[in-house]
Amino acid sequence: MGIVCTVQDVQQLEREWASDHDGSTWGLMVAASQSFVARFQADFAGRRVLVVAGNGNNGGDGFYIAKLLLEQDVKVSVATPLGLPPDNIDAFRACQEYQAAGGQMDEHLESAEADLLVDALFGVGLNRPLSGKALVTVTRINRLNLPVYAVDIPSGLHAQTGVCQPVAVHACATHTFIAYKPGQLTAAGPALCGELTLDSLGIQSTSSWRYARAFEPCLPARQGATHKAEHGNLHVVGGLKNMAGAAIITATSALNAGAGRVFLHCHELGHAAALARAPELMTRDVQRLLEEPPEGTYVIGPGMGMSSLAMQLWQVLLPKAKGVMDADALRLLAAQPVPVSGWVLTPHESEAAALLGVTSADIKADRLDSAQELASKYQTTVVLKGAGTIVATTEDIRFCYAGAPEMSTPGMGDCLAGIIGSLIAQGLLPEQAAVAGVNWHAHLGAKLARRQRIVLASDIIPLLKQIPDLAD
Ligand SMILES: NC(=O)C1=CN([C@@H]2O[C@H](COP(=O)(O)OP(=O)(O)OC[C@H]3O[C@@H](n4cnc5c(N)ncnc54)[C@H](OP(=O)(O)O)[C@@H]3O)[C@@H](O)[C@H]2O)[C@@H](O)CC1
Ligand SMILES: Nc1ncnc2c1ncn2[C@@H]1O[C@H](COP(=O)(O)OP(=O)(O)O)[C@@H](O)[C@H]1O
Ligand SMILES: [K+]
Repeated sequence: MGIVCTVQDVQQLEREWASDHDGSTWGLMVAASQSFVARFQADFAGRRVLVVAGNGNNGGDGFYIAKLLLEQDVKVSVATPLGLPPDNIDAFRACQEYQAAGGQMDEHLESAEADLLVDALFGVGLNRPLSGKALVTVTRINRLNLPVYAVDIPSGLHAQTGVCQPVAVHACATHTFIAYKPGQLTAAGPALCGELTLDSLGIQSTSSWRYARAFEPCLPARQGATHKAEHGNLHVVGGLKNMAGAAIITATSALNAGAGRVFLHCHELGHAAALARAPELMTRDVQRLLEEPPEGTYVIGPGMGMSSLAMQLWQVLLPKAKGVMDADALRLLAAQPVPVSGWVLTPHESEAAALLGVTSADIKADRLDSAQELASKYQTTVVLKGAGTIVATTEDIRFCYAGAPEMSTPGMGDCLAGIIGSLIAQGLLPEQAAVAGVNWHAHLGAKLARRQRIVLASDIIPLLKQIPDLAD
């Protein structure tokens, strides 16, 4: 599990480090550069490396990396399209040391013949949208079509929000320092960072936010003299008129994810289709739920619509049950916002916008802040779906380690809701179930995306029965 810090916290940690080291961060720049070179030693050996250095301390890392590569007889050149660093920052010394070691520099990127590029243009100091030379340089780096290794963060990516400013370098790998930054893990971050690694440089942070770099299964197992009754009852409520599919996906996902019994409370038109798909399901007339909802965990919302029946179901279940609220149940909640502690909310960006009374563009502009606001407003666990899914509680943040654009298909969210509901039914706490469910779903989706153009929920559902293959 890697630690994630806000950019402000990382900068504060740097200042604290400096105050313990004669007021200087030079030692950190040296350590960061050494770590970067060690990380990509095998990739750089025998290749011609072009370092693109900005005029801040990210550029300073770039100069020092270039110096270290020169010392290892790697063919290296440095491009300085934004000019040289001022003499009051560490980058100035790094630039001088590179030149003293015989290093060459050129303002123009295109002059150098290179096999790969080190992006040291901007790091966490990017503080406004790119324009002029900076904008042109990022666009040129991408047009060169070379493998790009980013120092700390791809230049142009906002380290806190993961939003491009308005363009960003597309890296094949990023090596970051001190802690992961939120912008690497959500929105455009995961796609632009490529393979992301961290070196804390020996600095300890007290942040409780976490990012798992691999799937860490904590899935309930069947063991010993057990019975299905010990693995929970899961009730899926949705699939009202003409929308059975969504609820069937949720119910079959929950069944394959291991819930002891799965009841599907949907319109009777959906019963035959559900049983044809999975005869292990138990179908129920949804109207009967209004009388006395049975005990168990609920997933409410997939294909439920916004009819008066949907509204009645939501109102009956809200105070009596616990579980997952997805899709239309979130729209109903948005219309009558109340704290719903004990329910996991699984909005995509448009549902999140409705829940906060803002626009989808507002959510996209700051997914982390939106997830935190949702958790605080509704006093519960929130899964903000989409590229770089975030699980937020009132205290903590977890970032999803996988996922793929090929998963942006209809029904994929219904599948996730079923998985999380199933894990809660089997005894996981809501937050644990949300984190495990999100990572499991994304792990399987990403695995399939390596050989499929499109990944459907129906492709993921059968894999839920298998023991997760961690080598994938
Ligand atoms: N300090 C440390 O302890 C350590 C730091 N380390 C490294 O330093 C990096 C942070 O360095 P940093 O803070 O100097 O910021 P950086 O990312 O180089 O950019 C700042 C420069 O860009 C400029 N600028 C900003 N936005 C702009 C825009 N849109 N368009 C154009 N210009 C823009 C801004 O100019 P100004 O705002 O002053 O006009 C300033 O000149 C960090 O990511 C890591 O790699 C490591 O060595 C570990 C120890
Ligand atoms: N670009 C992407 N990268 C990673 N995961 C994605 C991406 N697009 C969609 N997903 C995942 O696919 C699922 C889609 O959910 P949702 O939008 O609710 O679909 P639906 O409403 O059709 O069921 C979510 O879990 C989401 O995180
Ligand atoms: K960079």
